[in-house]
Amino acid sequence: MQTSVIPLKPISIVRPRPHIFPPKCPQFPLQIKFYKSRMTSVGELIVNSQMDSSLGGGKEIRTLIDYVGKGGIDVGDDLVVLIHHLQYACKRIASLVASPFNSSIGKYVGSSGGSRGEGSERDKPKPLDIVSNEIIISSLQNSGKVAVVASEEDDAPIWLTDNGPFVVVIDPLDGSRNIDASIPTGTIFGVYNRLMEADNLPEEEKALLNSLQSGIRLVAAGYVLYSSATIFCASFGCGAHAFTLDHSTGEFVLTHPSIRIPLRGQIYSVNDARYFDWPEGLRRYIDTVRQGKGRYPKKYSARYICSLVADFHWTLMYGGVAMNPRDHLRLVYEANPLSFLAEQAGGKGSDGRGRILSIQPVKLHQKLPLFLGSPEDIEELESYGDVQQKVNPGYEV
Ligand SMILES: O=P(O)(O)OC[C@H]1O[C@](O)(COP(=O)(O)O)[C@@H](O)[C@@H]1O
Repeated sequence: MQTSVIPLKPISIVRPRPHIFPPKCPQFPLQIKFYKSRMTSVGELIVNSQMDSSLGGGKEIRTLIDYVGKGGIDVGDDLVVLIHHLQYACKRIASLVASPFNSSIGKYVGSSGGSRGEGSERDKPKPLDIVSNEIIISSLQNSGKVAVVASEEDDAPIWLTDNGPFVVVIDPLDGSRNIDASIPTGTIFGVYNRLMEADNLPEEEKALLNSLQSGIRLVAAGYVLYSSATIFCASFGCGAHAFTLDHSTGEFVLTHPSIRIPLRGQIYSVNDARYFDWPEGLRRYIDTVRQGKGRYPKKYSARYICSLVADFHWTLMYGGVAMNPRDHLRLVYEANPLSFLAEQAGGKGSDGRGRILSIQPVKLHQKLPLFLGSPEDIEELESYGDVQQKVNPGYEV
């Protein structure tokens, strides 16, 4: 992969901005109407929407679009349009990854296409990565709301339209090398405001500058998990909420309002075949918690799917730590969006030393160690000091 590095001038345009957006956050549960279901007989699922009597009157939030719209947190028409197009693209990807014909896509795309050409065979994009990237970029372009999109699959950010108010960073299909085994995969995204102060710079320069905003400036971020259910989990600065695709209506319906990650979990998620490449601190941490000798006196269990969105989703639901201690995952379109979401759910995103969202990116495809999870687990892990894996030989599988 070529790296896109444009020397960044010391500029005043990257002003700190409050990361809570929009400023008014309704408390959940407030006026949520979410689906409750009952199975009446094998194969027959009746879905009723029932108003929780404690919620009082008011508008009903049932779907992702209800939530972001005027009856929900009202993120503004421009962002609603963007999200509408993004969710459409993700539904298309969901049906692609589940399609019996997805293995034939390689014939049309070419098995070595795409532009992250550097690195080992395992790092090369798969046909579905390329198709997913095209689906997302064309949807974002059609929205008319995106000035620039920076994707894992492209060497440099793509300038779409001058007056698009937003910048999108995206990993279109993470975990795609698991596809042939039908293991869960996911899309990760982050949305920033366009830096209007950079409008007069040359296109290539302003595209990169807009894409290299630090995570504290995110206005929205999330992931879409393609698994037994397709789940759109997102935050617009008002907590983290998950919406599950209802195939009967084609809508993402609110199923997990106001997700709170447990303060502490009992699970770690890591590729521990790398144990002998780990630094001393990380080995001690893992050895300690799996023997039940850490601050939480219970023996931890391990879970590792090797698909970032799935490993993170699991951790968000049950607590603990999901980690990749080597320089492998990308700051801009993987670590930042997931850290934003972790924080919005009461968790933490760390590089092993400090907060991910405070890091100023300097390269589009910048890699770093990533630790996401319950606040008490991340604090305990960081206390071991030496947890970043510096030995990174590259691995074949
Ligand atoms: O080989 P490792 O270090 O376990 O890395 C696994 C991670 O790599 C990923 O497959 C992402 O890699 P790519 O961004 O190169 O596709 C994640 O989904 C997963 O968490």
